[in-house]
Amino acid sequence: MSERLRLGVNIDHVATIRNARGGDHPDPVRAAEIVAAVGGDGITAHLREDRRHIRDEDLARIQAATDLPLNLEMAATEEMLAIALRHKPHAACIVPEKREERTTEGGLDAAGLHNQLAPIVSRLSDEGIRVSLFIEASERQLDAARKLAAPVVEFHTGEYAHAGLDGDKERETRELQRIADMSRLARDMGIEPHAGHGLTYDNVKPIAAIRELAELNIGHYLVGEAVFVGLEAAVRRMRDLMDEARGGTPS
Ligand SMILES: CC(=O)[C@@H](O)[C@H](O)COP(=O)(O)O
Ligand SMILES: NCC(=O)COP(=O)(O)O
Repeated sequence: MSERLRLGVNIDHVATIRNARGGDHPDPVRAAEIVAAVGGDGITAHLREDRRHIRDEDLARIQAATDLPLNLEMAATEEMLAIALRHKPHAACIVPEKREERTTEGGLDAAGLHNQLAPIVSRLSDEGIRVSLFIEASERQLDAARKLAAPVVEFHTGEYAHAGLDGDKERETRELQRIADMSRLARDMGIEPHAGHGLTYDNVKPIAAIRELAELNIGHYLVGEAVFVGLEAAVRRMRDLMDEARGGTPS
């Protein structure tokens, strides 16, 4: 696997800060422009059903402001499907959503929700939108993604990240191994594996070293770091760490 590991930057939490005061500042569109200028490979934006960060009108503004591919994270609902079909992002990543959760706490149950997901995946695919499923790294979920003919899966790295924060080395190693094994299996199935959630400067390298992974989507930590060093520097540092993990491939 020799392809360059792409970095998609999730700009949701720029909008979280904006929305805290109800105005226009800081604008996630400006963040998208900075990501483009600094060599990011894509913009990820999650239009949550409760609109806690990204708003409907942000999507068109982001698409107009940069040529970077937009990865729209969305719940599997008719409302979100209609929005995706209207905006036609490069990719749509279907995520599980619970109204009261603090963040996306786990992967999508693609196996259990097959009948609900199948028409959504096919309508998005018919419009040329690359469908991704945000799943746990398990054989059952990968098999479900294959049955749904999803070309991409994104493995939820939250458990791996939490294990590291808890100082539980054994669990962290086990989670990492699971993501590595399932990335290989995904490639064997002809599915492109991505990963993301809870990734930081401290935990990104072992994930980035998994050569089957094609893309990482990282948001909350980068926006947090941007408060201290600026978004440009934060994205550059994450890019450098990813390149180092791949043996110093130039960015
Ligand atoms: C699906 C995912 O992991 C991200 O979109 C994340 O959900 C964004 O942040 P919040 O979970 O805080 O909305
Ligand atoms: N799909 C995961 C994602 O987009 C970013 O998650 P986080 O880095 O904000 O935790």
